[in-house]
Amino acid sequence: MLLKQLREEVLEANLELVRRGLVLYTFGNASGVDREQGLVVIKPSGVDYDVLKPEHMVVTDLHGKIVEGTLRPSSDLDTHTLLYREFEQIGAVVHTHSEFATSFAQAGLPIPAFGTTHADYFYGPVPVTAPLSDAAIGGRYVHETGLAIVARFRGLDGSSPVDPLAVPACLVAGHAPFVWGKTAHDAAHNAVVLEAVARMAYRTIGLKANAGEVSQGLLDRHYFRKHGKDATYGQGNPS
Ligand SMILES: O=C(CO)[C@@H](O)[C@H](O)COP(=O)(O)O
Repeated sequence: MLLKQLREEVLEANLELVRRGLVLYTFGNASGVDREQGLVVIKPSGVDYDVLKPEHMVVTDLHGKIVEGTLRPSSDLDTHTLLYREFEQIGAVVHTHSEFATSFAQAGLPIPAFGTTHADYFYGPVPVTAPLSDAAIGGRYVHETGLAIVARFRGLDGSSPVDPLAVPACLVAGHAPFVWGKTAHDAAHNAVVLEAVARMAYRTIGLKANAGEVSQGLLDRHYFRKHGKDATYGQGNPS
């Protein structure tokens, strides 16, 4: 069986989404990539999480061609593989329909960086794609989720570009969040935090419609204390 450890990590990420209440029934998926072999491991489509085992994971190449597995892969496979091809430093992708992040996506609104909880993980607002039918890339109008995410991060849809390593999540307008990380564990962790900051942002806006975003100084302090080569959080470099 190919990629035994990655299968286990991807299964564990899928199960973590359920444990944390981010996935109802089979709504959602997680995958991981082995960059050396150019292979992706992804959840099969529509299989009850109670019965999922590592051997049920589907292995594909970076263009979605099945290399190993008897079950049909997640219906979001094309989005995962496009993100791996376009964002070369990421190692895993997670998709959920978690309630608060999806509410922002359905409203077509980004999640503002209202406070330090957000700044600990996302270096700026979590962007939302253009409505899918309007997402432009390379001068063409496209309807596909992955292209809309890439268009948003590259600024091809008319918005400011975003660094996918500094903001490891995107809300797909009218759909739901896609989140990524260096490993399957990191991607699931980021999805859990995304849902928490979306819930806080929703309540912040409820308390104060014109709430201001965190200052650039606080954003820098909190983001860089946890990320990058000079991170000091936890048992990292001495501060
Ligand atoms: O976004 C969607 C459907 O809107 C998907 O996330 C499905 O809800 C899960 O699909 P599979 O991964 O089981 O194919």
